[in-house]
Amino acid sequence: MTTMTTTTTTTVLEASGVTMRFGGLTAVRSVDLTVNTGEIVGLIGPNGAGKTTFFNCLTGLYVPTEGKVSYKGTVLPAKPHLVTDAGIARTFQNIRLFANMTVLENVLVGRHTRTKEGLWSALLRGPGFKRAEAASHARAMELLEFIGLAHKADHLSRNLPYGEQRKLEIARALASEPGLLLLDEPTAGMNPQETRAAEELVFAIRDQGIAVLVIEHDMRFIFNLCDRVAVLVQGEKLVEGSSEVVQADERVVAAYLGTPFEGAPGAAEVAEVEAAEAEAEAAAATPDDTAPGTTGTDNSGTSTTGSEGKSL
Ligand SMILES: Nc1ncnc2c1ncn2[C@@H]1O[C@H](COP(=O)(O)OP(=O)(O)OP(=O)(O)O)[C@@H](O)[C@H]1O
Repeated sequence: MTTMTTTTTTTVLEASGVTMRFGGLTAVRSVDLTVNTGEIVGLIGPNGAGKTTFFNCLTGLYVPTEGKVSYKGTVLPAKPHLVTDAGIARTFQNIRLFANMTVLENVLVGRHTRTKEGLWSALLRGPGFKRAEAASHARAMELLEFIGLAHKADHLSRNLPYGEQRKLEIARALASEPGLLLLDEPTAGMNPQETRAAEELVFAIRDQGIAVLVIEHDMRFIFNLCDRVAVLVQGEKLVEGSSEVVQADERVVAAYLGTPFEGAPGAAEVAEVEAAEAEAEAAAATPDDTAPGTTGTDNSGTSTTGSEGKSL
């Protein structure tokens, strides 16, 4: 008998038309992005392109000026704890561990969204609470095994080497049992061996059925890892496609090198400003003979007319 397995792809994350303005600055402009089950998607772009701002819009830290974010078909409220409850977990660019807590305690903190025991149960330490506590402990240890830090469960997190602190952050995020994990520069500050191990870890996370969206500046890491890569430039999505497609796109290289190219995001605005500046310079350099009667002062302090440029 032959068995047939079918894999259904579902959309885990759908961001549509996400725009974020800070006063006059548009940090993210009308960005659409989807992440499907079983996918690792990369988000790259030069410094200041809007990647972290976009992440913050996805996780409820920022309320997007426009656009919406859905997780498994449900529009998310812009509240971080509700986003975590829904099933999205994240790590931050700057490590945010509880330095004076143990490795295990840090992971246990990440489990609080999945612990249903209430305050009284916790205070009275009844059987329900004890059962929940034991289950949380077991799950946290399982996650520490998964990332290879079980043997350091009782170490203070501040005493871990940098690469292990980054891994611990990932374990803490996984403790909320997410369906989507957002990683913001997971290899920042890692040596090449640690980066390689981080790559393996992200593949293993994906193999556990968790979709991953990752921001990273290390291009080798991104292109090895991702099924799809989206490129943000000046807040706009410039290209999206496989690693091969993105690497072959000359506009991506140009954006990283800061070389202007036709149709570049923000290019119209830059061209407008440059044209206005050129016009102003030309106007300043040319004596204005169209405005008779206007007066000015030359370098010698002599009053002049605009039309003739002669002394009165
Ligand atoms: N809270 C804020 N208030 C005002 N401007 C902000 C705020 N957060 C980000 N910005 C601006 O938005 C733009 C995008 O910043 P963002 O940090 O999202 O870029 P990035 O692509 O993550 O950069 P990097 O790769 O350097 O981390 C920048 O011009 C930044 O100065």
